[in-house]
Amino acid sequence: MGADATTLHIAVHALASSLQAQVAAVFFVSAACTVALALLLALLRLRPPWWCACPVCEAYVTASWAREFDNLCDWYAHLLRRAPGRTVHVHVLGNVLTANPATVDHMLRCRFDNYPKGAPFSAILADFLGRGIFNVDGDGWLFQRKLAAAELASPAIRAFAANVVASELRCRLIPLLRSASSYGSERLLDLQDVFRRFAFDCICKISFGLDPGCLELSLPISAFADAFDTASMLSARRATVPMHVVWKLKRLLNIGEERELRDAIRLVDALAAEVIRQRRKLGSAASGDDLLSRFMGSINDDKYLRDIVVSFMLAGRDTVASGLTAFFLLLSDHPEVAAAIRDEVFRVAGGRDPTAASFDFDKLKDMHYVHAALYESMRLFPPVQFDSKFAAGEDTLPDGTFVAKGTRVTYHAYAMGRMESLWGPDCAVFRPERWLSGGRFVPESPYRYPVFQGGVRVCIGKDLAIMEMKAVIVAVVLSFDVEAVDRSSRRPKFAPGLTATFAGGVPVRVRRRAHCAPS
Ligand code: HEM
Repeated sequence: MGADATTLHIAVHALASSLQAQVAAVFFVSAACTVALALLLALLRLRPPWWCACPVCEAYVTASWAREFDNLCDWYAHLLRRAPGRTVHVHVLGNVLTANPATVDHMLRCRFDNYPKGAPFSAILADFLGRGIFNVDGDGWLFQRKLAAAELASPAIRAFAANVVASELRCRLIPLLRSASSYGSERLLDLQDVFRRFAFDCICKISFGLDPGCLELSLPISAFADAFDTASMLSARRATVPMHVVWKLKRLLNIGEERELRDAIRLVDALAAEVIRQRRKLGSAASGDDLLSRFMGSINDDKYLRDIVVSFMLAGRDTVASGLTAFFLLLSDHPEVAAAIRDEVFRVAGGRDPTAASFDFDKLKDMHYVHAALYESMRLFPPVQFDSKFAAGEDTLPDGTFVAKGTRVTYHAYAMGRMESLWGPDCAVFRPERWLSGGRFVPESPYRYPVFQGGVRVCIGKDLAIMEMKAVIVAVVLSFDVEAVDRSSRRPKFAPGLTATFAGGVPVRVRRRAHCAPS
């Protein structure tokens, strides 16, 4: 090693050591301050302002709820069922949870202006989502909402999305299931993983016009999908850290998960920037019906374009995968529902083969039973289990609960789907017929069933999501029997994240049906 290189090596080493020393010092000082504060408060027999000894807060802080319940959402559902106004205040979290339709209507529609997403939520997702629709309030949100709602309602985008889903089904999902079934009963598939890959391919093509090919038979996972997963998982994990200053400090020092998050976001950014650059270079020759091409007509700022499209990918990927996974998990225990689906599909298809490439996606609209079965499964397993807003000013909820400025208010779709007071004594039973009247699907109020939210910020991808999920259900149920093999998946455990994910996946055995005919 030459003299210059040695000097450089020593300098780099010294710099690294000094950085490590600084990191250690910051942690030491913050730990010492916390201990000193706790001791001081104990000496003065004072409680910190966030402390609360009520039974709910105590059970939360000591995690004693976990002795009786598999998931936090199950415990919340239990508490909300028993609460007189169907509203519970978890003081230590500064969070008011509700399962009361009148309160949901109040926050999402009547007093929408008082319940924005708020700064605490935006801060958590800002690095990943930037100024995308999902993460902003006010004029920035309204501009994107108008633009996106118009695009998603346009016949061109709808037809494009239907083609994307049809081709992903025909060329990838069905061949993959066929291949899994041909190995006999030994070969298990993680259905959740398969649907995550399927939904990622679809939403990438719809949003960017880009095919990541996650569902190819060899099952490679693209670097982009991997980075996207890491970025959304680590962003969601920020919300689970009790003191936000912890992740903020880690981000400042670029260490641990925050460093991983930064690297993942860099990769997503690089790919998005490259796609946008290529598209700009090719000009009108490259414009298609994907969302990016459509938005490019109205927006010149490339970073803003990236934020908008990435928000769409986040909104439309895991939600669809989660909805489909839960659907087939329930169907595995309900062969009578699968049989009723087959009957309806053949009736609506009028004798034509519904699995054929030429199958008309418009026919999906006439499949009321399939629609009802999908809504019923999302009642029990909503892909977005809960959603929070932050009160801009003080307020009183319809059930009389006082809400101080800055309080987090959360509607709990998972708990609401399991309330006897809302769905009757058989609320725990998977029964698609509850959504039908005279054979037709009858929708519920979105404030009683806020699976797609409701009010001013209701999901704008709802129709697209339903088309995609119904198309998968029809194609898979006609050609295969899907059996969930793990008995414990009947009492699933959820992994923490922005959307409901089954911890450990959902292993299934797939059998090809002898012929695609009604049962
Ligand atoms: C089963 C599938 C889906 C479910 C259950 C679902 C549910 C939701 C929920 C609960 C929200 C409100 C989130 C919040 O404000 O924090 C939302 C918003 C949104 N969803 Fe969906 N979604 C689904 C699929 C999709 C798809 C496929 C797309 C896009 C193609 C999409 C695009 C959006 C967008 C852009 C928003 C933000 C709307 C706004 O803030 O004005 N969603 N969705």
